Amino acid sequence: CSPSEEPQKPDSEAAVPAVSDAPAATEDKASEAMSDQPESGVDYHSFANTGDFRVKHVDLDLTVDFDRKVLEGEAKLQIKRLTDKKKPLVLDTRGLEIESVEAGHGGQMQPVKFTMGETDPNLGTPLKIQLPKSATAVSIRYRTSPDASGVQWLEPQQTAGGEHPFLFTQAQAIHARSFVPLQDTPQVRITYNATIRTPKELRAVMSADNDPEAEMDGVFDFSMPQPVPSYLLALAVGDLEFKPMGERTGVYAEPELLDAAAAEFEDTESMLEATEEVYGPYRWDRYDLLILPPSFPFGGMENPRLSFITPTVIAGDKSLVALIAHELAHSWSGNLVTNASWRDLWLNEGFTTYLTNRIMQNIYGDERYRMEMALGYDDLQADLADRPDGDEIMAIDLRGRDPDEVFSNIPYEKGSLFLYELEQKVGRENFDKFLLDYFNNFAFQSITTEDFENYLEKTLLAEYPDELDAERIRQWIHEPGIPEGAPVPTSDAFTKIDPVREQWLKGEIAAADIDTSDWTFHQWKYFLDGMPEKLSEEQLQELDSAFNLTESKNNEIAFSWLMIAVRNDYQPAFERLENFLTEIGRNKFLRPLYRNLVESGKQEMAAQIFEQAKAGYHPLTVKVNSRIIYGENAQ
Ligand SMILES: CC/C=C\C/C=C\C[C@@H](O)/C=C/C=C/C=C\[C@@H](O)CCCC(=O)O
Ligand SMILES: [Zn+2]
Repeated sequence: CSPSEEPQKPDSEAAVPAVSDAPAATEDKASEAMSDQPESGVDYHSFANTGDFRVKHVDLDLTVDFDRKVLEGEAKLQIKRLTDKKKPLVLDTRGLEIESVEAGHGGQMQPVKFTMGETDPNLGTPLKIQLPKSATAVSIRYRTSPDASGVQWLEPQQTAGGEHPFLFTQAQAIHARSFVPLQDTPQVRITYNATIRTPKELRAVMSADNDPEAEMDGVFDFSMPQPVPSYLLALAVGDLEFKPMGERTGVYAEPELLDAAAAEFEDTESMLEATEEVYGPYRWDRYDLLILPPSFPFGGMENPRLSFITPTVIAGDKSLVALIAHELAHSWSGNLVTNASWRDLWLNEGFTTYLTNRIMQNIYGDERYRMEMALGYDDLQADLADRPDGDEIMAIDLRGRDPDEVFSNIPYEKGSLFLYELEQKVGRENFDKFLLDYFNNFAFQSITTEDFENYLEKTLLAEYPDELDAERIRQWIHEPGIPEGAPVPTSDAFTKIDPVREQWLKGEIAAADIDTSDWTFHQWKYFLDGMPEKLSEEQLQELDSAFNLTESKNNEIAFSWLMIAVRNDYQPAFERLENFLTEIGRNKFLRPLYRNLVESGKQEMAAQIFEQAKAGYHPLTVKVNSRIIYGENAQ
């Protein structure tokens, strides 16, 4: 039913979790004929019957076997039965080999029957466990598959040190089920403890209470006392050392990267303090960073207490540290107040992108703030030009789709622009007060788009009836595109770049004569991204020899330049292109580059580089890029 026909939804201000007790998505739901609209509060990307059972706590005991590329051991789930119905407990799995299942209470565990349901290509395989009525715990012995979708096993040569293997997980959106059998839906929050057994020379870290002083004896114990959704379960194992950056902040990295990372991200503690001042206390104790090898498929992942970070943002000049502000901001928007299903992702990412900009302004000033916002706006425009109407809707219909394939800037930048418009209309101070109350009101809950809309109606809309318009807000959230008259972020630092680019394009000034001495990274990016589709070979050579773009050490600049090089067939940059695509696995770069190669008639070259590089890519990177290169039927 449509959002306005939601009689069963809980009052947003009630102290109960703001999600329905309906199943996250039963097998029937996942395959049922589609009605017009997805049902609010239903997670179509989980088999778990969360209306019958809730997992409350998980104890993991896992051995990390680098030779076989498997995690092997036991997951013990503490469960709460919600109904008297004689139903099996249904958990999400993907590629797991289940050895045995026991159930019971108070330590008295007995073997129980279990079956694996039919495998869905997007969702994995439901694990159905027959539970005695008295059972309060279920213990599953299992092992992961070497090609688990949420785990990447790296060879030593893929690391900075080149001597030790490395492992990391990436659970968002629906990959936790590929390394732990559980209710893999953001509607369910769990606390967890874990014992992780590793080769003795390696350190394990998790989205939990990491101890830099832990003995290096191959056994690491963790506890995560704050309840988190399954997509925030995270583990990494490698040759890792720790360096503090502030009282509550520090960085874990391979020794080769540790000092550079700590210097690049030294403002993290100030960011943390600045965010607390406006949006309320940081509720996760410590905030540390983990620097991953370059195959990590995202810029960062907001794993609580320990954000996972790509090394591609260590630029040497703090030009790319907005990523840290972003992951930190998730400690409020996303990790504290969580989207109830992947349809509601904009609640996580739109709020986080808005907060990121505010943190950047606070730490680095107005000009940086405006430039970051204007670049974000350009990303949004590019995605709006590129997507079908349905995918421009913030509360997107994802039924029957793989979330990884739909991922875009829309929930990030459109969500953020929407909040920026609200801020402009009600005033910054009032909007900050609204956000502070919102975070407190929904802390440690998972909410739907409709919960947010109801809350807005009772708060900001009621307080500012003359400034805000309910129909316009509905349009922002449920319609494609951007409502007419929406703010357009601009920056004076960019406005002065336009005439320079224009003069150069007209041949009125040589590239070597452009005074770039005070240009920031953002201005360089704006200069390059604003180039026309087609440039001549002479123009490309002139730019390259004046600014040495093919050799740029800044990965964002290199990316912008390589996009120009690909679409203009500028061959002197192709060796760098090949190296870039082979060494880096960040999809923000890889997807547009591979798409650009295919669209510029270089499918063969794309396939050749991809085939050579893919052994080093993350499973998610392989999946989304092989579709780009080989089309929908790619294996
Ligand atoms: C509209 C799409 C709806 C649902 C998709 C949900 C998750 C997509 C899945 O692929 C996981 C995404 C994880 C993202 C993690 C961090 C991002 O903020 C990184 C952004 C890109 C980058 O900077 O590299
Ligand atoms: Zn994010």
